[in-house]
Amino acid sequence: MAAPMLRGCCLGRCWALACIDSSSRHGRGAATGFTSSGKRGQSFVAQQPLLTAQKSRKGEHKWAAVVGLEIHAQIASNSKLFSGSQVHFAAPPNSLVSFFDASLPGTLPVLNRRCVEAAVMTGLALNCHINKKSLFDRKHYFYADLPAGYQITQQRLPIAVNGSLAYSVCVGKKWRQVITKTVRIKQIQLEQDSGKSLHDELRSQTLIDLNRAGVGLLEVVLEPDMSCGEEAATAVRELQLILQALGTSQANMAEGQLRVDANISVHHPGEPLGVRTEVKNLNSARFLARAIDYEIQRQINELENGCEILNETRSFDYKLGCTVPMRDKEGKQDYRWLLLLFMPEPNLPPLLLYDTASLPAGADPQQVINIDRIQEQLPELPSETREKLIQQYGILPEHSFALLNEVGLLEFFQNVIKETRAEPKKVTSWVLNIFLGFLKQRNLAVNESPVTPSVLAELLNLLDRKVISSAAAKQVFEELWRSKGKTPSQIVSERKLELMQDEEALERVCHAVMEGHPQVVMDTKRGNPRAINKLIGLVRKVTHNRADPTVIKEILEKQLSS
Ligand SMILES: Nc1ncnc2c1ncn2[C@@H]1O[C@H](COP(=O)(O)OP(=O)(O)OP(=O)(O)O)[C@@H](O)[C@H]1O
Ligand SMILES: [Mg+2]
Ligand SMILES: [Mg+2]
Repeated sequence: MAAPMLRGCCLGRCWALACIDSSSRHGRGAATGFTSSGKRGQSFVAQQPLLTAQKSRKGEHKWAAVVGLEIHAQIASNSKLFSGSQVHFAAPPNSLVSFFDASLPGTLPVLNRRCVEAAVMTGLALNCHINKKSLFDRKHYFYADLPAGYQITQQRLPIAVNGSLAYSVCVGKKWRQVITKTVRIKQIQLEQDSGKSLHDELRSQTLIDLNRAGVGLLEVVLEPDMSCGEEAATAVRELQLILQALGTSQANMAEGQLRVDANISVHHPGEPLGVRTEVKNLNSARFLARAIDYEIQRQINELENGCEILNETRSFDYKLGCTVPMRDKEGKQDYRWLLLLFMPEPNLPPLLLYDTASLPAGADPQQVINIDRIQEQLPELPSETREKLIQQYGILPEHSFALLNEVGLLEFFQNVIKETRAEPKKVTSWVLNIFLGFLKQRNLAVNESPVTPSVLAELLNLLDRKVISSAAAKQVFEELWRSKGKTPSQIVSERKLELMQDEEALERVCHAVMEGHPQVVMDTKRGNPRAINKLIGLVRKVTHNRADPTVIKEILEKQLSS
């Protein structure tokens, strides 16, 4: 059997870290937030401890929720899966369409090597077994944005199977404890994306844009191992980070490069799994979590009211916060015509991959793909990066998550570390609390910040050398934000923020403060622990934050005991 011709293409550059939507981190359990017809709070979902589950009352059934995801990731490639058309987000409609993408008779698919390599790399990173032989199939359905009347996918023998995805959830007091969970990966298949239907409500017409038709997708099918929206959203975020670290997908959910179908069912523990519904096309982690939790509760209420769950596809109405049955082509999941639905793709021979041991002698490296070579090129994965950060800098696990969760933040942090003598923990606290706080307040990305890593490093050096107090450092940081181009040292000298080095002068200030506040001095002498802090605060105020609190304390204690 001959391997299909491979069309070479350069790798897309996409090394940015994911911008993670953390708003569902504190997502509530499936038992809350239900808004449809059923009565609220009558039944209970057997859930992971991280979720707020209501306690079951005597005589009531417990429900277990089951969630399985199908995740579609657009492959980062310059051209489409089977044609040479370019891939660009937001290009003018129908400007990136080849004859093959428009299904003109006589056109044939030519497999894009880059897409195959991306699938193998993703499979290896997700601990999958890579099938050395995989097959392409046609999946038939009729819809205006699918000109061929079928999608080329891998139904019978996909490129990668039996993997796993580990993801971590933060639990406990202040989310300090990190628990790692694993979801099994059933398969990863290569397939084509469809075109887009653009509905023009004004003129009551639907227009078709085929720019997306034929773009390479990786469908990652997860086993039904999860049990709530929070878990699903966290697993998807981890996958997003992995794809971005690999460079196999930009995985930007807002741009539709990562879309999730959530399959949901409920059952009584110990009994067979329930009938699933499928909520299609979720493109935000927050909506994914909300849709799943809503759907779990809807199903429980339906069943408790004596109704049946239909094996149907639904969509999430994010404005109303509920799922509704779909009315279009996806609405019917009635595969009575299963045999007609799929057939082998006659124009694509089996896809054959090799490892170093099985590589035919004298094979043209442009025409074969060596799995071992790809394995060697696997970059560091997010879980490894986090582990390294914890080991290298002694930072807390949740801080390692936070550093990876914002695009460009890890790089920023590492550049600051390179240029400062301040402790890594100090740098972490400044980057995560102060720097990130400023960015969020102003709705800016890391690369839009007027404060560069070198500038922050210089500021932290001033703090480390005790040239300024931490309160003054915060003032300088605010000023840096306003006056781009100024250095921390300039601001410090302009505003006279240097710490007082003249100990005698400081002694005089401490003495004056004590004289002016005899009651506080009395309280301190009687052993009131708060009173000394009050005195320190007063001295700091008088010195406009220019005195080192530790030195003030030493002087005060000396004067109090004399
Ligand atoms: N009882 C169940 N409850 C929840 N999820 C389930 C259940 N049974 C299967 N699943 C999940 O449903 C998904 C099935 O995906 P798969 O791609 O195999 O089939 P499909 O949804 O029928 O096909 P299509 O790709 O056309 O949507 C998997 O993610 C799986 O984990
Ligand atoms: Mg599927
Ligand atoms: Mg499905």
